[in-house]
Amino acid sequence: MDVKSTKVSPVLADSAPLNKSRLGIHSSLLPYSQAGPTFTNNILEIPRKKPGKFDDVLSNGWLEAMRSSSPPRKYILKDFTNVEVASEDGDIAYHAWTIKYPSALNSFRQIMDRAKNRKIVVFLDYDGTLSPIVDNPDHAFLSADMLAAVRRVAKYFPTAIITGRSRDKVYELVRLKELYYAGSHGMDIMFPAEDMASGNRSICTKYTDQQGKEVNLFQPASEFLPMINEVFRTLVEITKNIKGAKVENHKFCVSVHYRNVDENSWPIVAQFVYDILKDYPRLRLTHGRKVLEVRPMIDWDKGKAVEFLLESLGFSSNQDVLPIYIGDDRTDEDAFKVLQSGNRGYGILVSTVPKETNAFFSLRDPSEVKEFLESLVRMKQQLQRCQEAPAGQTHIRPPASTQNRVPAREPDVLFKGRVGQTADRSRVKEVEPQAGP
Ligand SMILES: O=P(O)(O)OC[C@H]1O[C@H](O[C@H]2O[C@H](CO)[C@@H](O)[C@H](O)[C@H]2O)[C@H](O)[C@@H](O)[C@@H]1O
Repeated sequence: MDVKSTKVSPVLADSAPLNKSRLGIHSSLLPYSQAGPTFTNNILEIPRKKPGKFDDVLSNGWLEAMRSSSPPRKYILKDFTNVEVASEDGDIAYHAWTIKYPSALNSFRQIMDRAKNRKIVVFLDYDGTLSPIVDNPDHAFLSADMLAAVRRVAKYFPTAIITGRSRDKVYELVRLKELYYAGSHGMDIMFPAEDMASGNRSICTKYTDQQGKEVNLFQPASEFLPMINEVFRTLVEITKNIKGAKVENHKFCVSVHYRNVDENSWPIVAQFVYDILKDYPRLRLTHGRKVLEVRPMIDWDKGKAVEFLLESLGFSSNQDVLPIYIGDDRTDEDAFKVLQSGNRGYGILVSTVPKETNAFFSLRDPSEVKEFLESLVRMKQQLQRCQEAPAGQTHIRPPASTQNRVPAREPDVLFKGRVGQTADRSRVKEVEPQAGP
C-alpha cells in the first residue's frame, strides 16, 4: 500500500468548493430549502424544479443504480452465463451463481487448506453482514449469537469491523474492545498504539481514549469534517419533507436513505444529492443498499483500509497471512478487489441473490456468516487440541457444521500442505463503476 503518499495528502487534486454557506446551509440550495418541497393533497411539489426535470439523475445512471440496489425477486441470470434464465423463486439462478462464487461453508476445507501456516485475519462489514438489513438503521442490532460468534472469532484471529457507519456508532452497536474498528468506509481507523507495527505510526495521530489507553487514529479525510457537517445539515433540511427519507452523519461521510421513500420520489432524493455534489466538487457519491453515500473524493476506501490494517498488524508479507473479508455491499467490492489482486486472500460476498462481484466465495445471509465464523473458531480449537495431543494423534476433522457440506475425504488430508485451489481470475468481471455527478 502506498501509505507514504497518503502522508502527504490522500486527497485527489480538485478545486475547493465555493463555500457560500448561510445558516449552515449551502446558499446555492437555499431556493430549495426556503420554499422547500411541500405536500398538497399528498402530492409532493418541489417549487424550483420544472416538471419532469430529473434529467441529470436519469441520464447519469443513478436511478438505475438505486433500483438495482434492491434486485427484483424475479432475477434474470444473464451477466455470468451465456444463456438467459428466468427463475420464479430465484433458487435456480442462485444455484447457478454459486458455481461461480461457491459457498464459503461448502468450501471450508479449501479455505483451511489455504490457511495452512498462515495467520487468518478476519475483516467484517457490519450492515447486511453481521446484522440483517432492517428498515430503520437505528435498529440494526446484533443478535446475541452473532455477538458471541464475533467475540470468539476475535479471541483466535485478529478481527476488524470496516463499516460505512461512523466508528462511534458501530462501536455502540458492537461494544467489543477486542476488535479493530474502521468507520466512515475506512476513513476513520482506530488502532491500539502499543500493537501498531512501526510503519504506519508516523501517519497517525496519537490520542488517549476514555479508559486512558493510548491509541493511534488514522483519519485521511479529517480536513473534510466541516464540509461534511455542512452537507449533512443541508441534506437534512432539503429532504425533511420527503416522507421516509433519512439522513445520517457518519463523521466523514453522509448517508441519505431512501429505503422507506415511495419509489416515485426516488428521483427527487437523487436530484437533491446530485445538486449538492455539483456544489461540492470535492465530494463524491457511492451507492449502498437503498442508500446514497456522500463522501470525500480522496483515494481511500475499504480496500485501502484493509491494507492499512494488515500493515499495522505487521502482516505486510502476503505469505504469512490469509485475510478474509466478509461483506454484502458495493463499497465492500474495493476490499474484495484488494484481496483478489495477487490472490492475497478471500473476499466473501453475502447475498441472497446473484450479483456480479470481485469476491471469491459467497454466503447467503448473516446467519451463514455466523456459521462460518463459528466454523473458524472450532477449527482453530481443534488445531490447538491437536498441538497439545501426544504425537501421532493429530487427525483433524472439519467442524461438525461443515462436515456434511464437504466431499468425503481422508480427515488428515487437511493441513498436509495441499495447495489450495488457485483463483480463476478470468471469471471475475469488473464491477460497474460508481456513478458520479
Ligand atoms: O458498510 P456497512 O456496515 O454495510 O454500512 C453501510 C450502510 O449501512 C447502514 O444502512 C444499511 O443498513 C440499514 C439497516 O439495516 C438499512 O436500513 C439501510 O437501508 C442500509 O443501507 C447505515 O445506516 C448506512 O449509514 C451505512 O452507510
